[in-house]
Amino acid sequence: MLDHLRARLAAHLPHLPLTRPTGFVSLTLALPEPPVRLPQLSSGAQFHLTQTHAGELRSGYGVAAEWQASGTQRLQQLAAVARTWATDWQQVDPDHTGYPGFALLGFAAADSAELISLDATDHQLPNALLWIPQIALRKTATAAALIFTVALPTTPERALQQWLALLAPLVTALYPPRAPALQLRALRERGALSLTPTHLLPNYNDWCQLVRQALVQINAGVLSKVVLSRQLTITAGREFDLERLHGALADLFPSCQIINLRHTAAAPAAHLVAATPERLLHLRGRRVEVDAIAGTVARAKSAEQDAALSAALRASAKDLLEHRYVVDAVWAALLPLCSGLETSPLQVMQLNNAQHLWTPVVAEVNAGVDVFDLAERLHPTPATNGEPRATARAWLQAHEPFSRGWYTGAAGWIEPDVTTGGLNADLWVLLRCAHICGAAAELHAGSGIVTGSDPQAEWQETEAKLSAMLTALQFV
Ligand SMILES: C=C(O[C@@H]1C=C(C(=O)O)C=C[C@H]1O)C(=O)O
Repeated sequence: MLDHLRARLAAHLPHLPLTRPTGFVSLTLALPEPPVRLPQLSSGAQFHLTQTHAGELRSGYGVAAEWQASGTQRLQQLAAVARTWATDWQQVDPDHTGYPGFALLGFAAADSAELISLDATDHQLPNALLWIPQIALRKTATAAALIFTVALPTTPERALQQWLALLAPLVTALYPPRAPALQLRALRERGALSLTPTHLLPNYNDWCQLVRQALVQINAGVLSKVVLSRQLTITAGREFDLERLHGALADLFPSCQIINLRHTAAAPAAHLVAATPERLLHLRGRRVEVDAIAGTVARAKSAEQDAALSAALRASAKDLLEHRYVVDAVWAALLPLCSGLETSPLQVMQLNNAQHLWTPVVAEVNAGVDVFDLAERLHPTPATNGEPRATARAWLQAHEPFSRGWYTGAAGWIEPDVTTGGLNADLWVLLRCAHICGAAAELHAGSGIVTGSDPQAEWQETEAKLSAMLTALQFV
C-alpha cells in the first residue's frame, strides 16, 4: 500500500499548483482497501471523529497549518482565516471521491485564554483552534480516502518529504493485525480495572450548597437556569489505551460523536476524549441542524421500567422547563440568521447511561451566514450554561471551583464546499468527556438547575453522565 500511494503521489505532484504564493493544496486519493480500524499513531498531533450510526470516520494527522485564538473575537479571528479557503484552498480530487480537505475546529467553554491545568492531565490545548492536518483520512460506509494537504508555496520534493514522514507509520496502522482480545481476568488480577478517584470538585456537601445558592438566585428571578458542573479526577492501574477507548465508546454510544484529540507532540501527551450526544450545529449548504437537549433521567434495568422512566421524563414539569429554555434560546439564536425554522416534536434520546429530552431544530441559513456566525450565536446554549446567558456565565465563573477548559466547548470538522464556495461543518458540544494523560483522567459532568431542582437528584444525574466515560475507561 505504501508503494502504491508513494507512486500515486509521485505521479500527481508535478501537476499540483504548489508555486502559488499563499493558501493550500489538497490531493485526495481513494484508498483501494478501506481501513478496518481507526489508525492511531503513537506520537504527534492527531484527531479522530467517529459516529458509528452515521458510518462516518474522519481523522487528521500532523499539522499543515493551524491558527489559535482567544478572547471575545476568537471565532471571528478564525472565521477570517476560513473565509479565504474558497479561493485559497485548491482541491485536487483525481479519483472523484468528492472529499475535499477538512480542518478541525474546536474551542473551550469560555473565551478567556486562561486554562487551569492539573499536573496529571495538562490540557495542552489553546483556547480556540483551527487546524488543517497534513494527512486526513475519511471513511464512509462505501469509500475511504486519504487527503494530503500542504501549505503554499512549496516544492514537490518538500511536499513529498512531509507527507511520507507521516504516511509510512500511518499505512502500517491502517491495516493492523487483529488486536488480542482483552484479558479481563489478567487485568483484574493486576487490579487494573479499578479506577481510583483522586480529586473531586466540588465534593457532595459543597455541591448541595452550590445548588441551593443557585436556587436562591433562581427564586429571586436573577437566573432562570444554570448548569452547574463537577470535576472528577481518577487514576487507573495502568495507562489508558486510547485506541481501545475510542472503539469502546463507538460501540457503547453508536449515536454519539466520539472525539479523540491530541494536539501536541510533547510527552506525555494529553488526549481530550468525548462521547457526546449533542450537536451544536451541522451545516451543509444552506441547511443547518441543531440539537436542543436538556432534561435527563437514568436508564432502568427492564424495558418496562425504562419506558416508565421515559414517560415520567416527558411529563416532568421541571425537565420540560429546563428543556424549554434550550429550545427557546436555539430558536432566538437562529432567527436573525435563518428562515424556515422548524422544530421536530419532542423526543426522548436513549443512551446507554441516560435518557434525555431532545428537540431537533432545522432551518435554512440566510445568504452570507456561515458556521462561525451560527456558532457565535448558539454557543453556549442553556443546555450547558444557563439563562440569561451572561448572568449564568458570570455566576458559574464565580462559583464553579475549577476552569471548564474545553468541557462544554465544541469541536468538529469544517470544510470548503466545492460546489457552493461556502463552508460545511459539523460541531459537537464537548460533553461526556475526559482529559486523559497516561493513567490519569479528568472528567466533567453537569446538570441544569431550575425551579424545583433537588441537590441530591442533580448529583445523581451527574453520576449517570460521568458513568458514560467511566464505564468505558474500566475496560481499556
Ligand atoms: C451538562 C451536561 O449535559 C447537558 C445537560 C443536560 C441536562 O441538564 O439534563 C442534558 C444534556 C446536556 O445538554 C453534561 O453532560 O455534562
